[in-house]
Amino acid sequence: MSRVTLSRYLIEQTRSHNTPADLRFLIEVVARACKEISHQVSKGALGGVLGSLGSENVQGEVQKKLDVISNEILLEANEWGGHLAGMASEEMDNAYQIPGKYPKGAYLLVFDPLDGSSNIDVNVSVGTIFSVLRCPDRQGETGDLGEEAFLQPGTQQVAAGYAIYGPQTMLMLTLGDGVKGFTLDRELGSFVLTHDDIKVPESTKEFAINMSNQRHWEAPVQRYVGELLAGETGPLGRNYNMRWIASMVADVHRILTRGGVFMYPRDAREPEKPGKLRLMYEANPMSMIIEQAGGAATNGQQRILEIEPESLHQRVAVFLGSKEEVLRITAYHRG
Ligand SMILES: O=P(O)(O)OC[C@H]1O[C@](O)(COP(=O)(O)O)[C@@H](O)[C@@H]1O
Ligand SMILES: [Mg+2]
Ligand SMILES: [Mg+2]
Repeated sequence: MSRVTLSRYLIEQTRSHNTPADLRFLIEVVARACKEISHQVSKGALGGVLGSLGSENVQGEVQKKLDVISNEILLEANEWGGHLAGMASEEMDNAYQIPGKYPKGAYLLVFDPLDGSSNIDVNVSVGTIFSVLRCPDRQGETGDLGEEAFLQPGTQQVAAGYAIYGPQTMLMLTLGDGVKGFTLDRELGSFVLTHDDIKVPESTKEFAINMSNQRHWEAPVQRYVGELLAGETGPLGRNYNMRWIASMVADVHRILTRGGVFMYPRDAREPEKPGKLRLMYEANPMSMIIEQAGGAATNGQQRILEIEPESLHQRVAVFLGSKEEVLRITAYHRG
């Protein structure tokens, strides 16, 4: 059987689904950067890449060396491709405009360069999450590309994906027509299509939540998780299993592979923050992937993809995965 590489798949998409050539090149460049990040991550203590820097990002989180290295790899790889007008990242306070006359390229790239970075030093899976938006058409203007250009709801994403750096490095991708999974063949140096047409099972017996926050949750989440824990003695009438990797990439990857429900609710620790995860570069791309695989993603009240963003680093509550469970917890929120 001949192998379908990511490049071959993208060429096919250009031919048969009219995927624009510049979007194809953009995905290729992101994939190349992910290969480089995978290489850096795999060096671990041998490469001197573990541990923290003395710095914090815009959200006050301590930056790991690999957070910054991964951010630079993505910036450098994408800066000169000509397909992008700008980039925004978890690790940068402000949007980054590609130097030159605006608008340079047709797209905007938003990313979490290294997700789950608290897990790097303990050798647990981490990943890169990315989202591609169209740059609003402002032909002729030469002004700065501001944050507003990025503030588009997730329904406007033209592509989304993540790379997971685990026992295997994989790239999961959607161009809005289902989800494909590619595994990095290190001998070939290419991502090879290994998971065609990924589907999230509609029902599940597995949930993922950071239980240590239980006392801070709101009533609908208390009720729902209480019912899961009650198992066959409770109203749901069956036993559930729990997993929490604390890398969104790894938790979502498990759900794409065998189903499940992932939750990071808002809670009372910091009432002004509507959750921990970031809308633009965590929740939106993951929600597009999950929906494209037949699952659902809400903030408890509405589809995550329909939220109108107000700022680049905005946070959001996240419930995503197998449809039946996401709809149940959303119904509990709506009362
Ligand atoms: O520390 P907690 O509460 O378990 O949170 C884990 C969550 O935080 C994150 O690590 C945040 O991502 P970053 O590492 O990119 O900041 C998610 O990947 C994960 O789901
Ligand atoms: Mg993250
Ligand atoms: Mg991160």
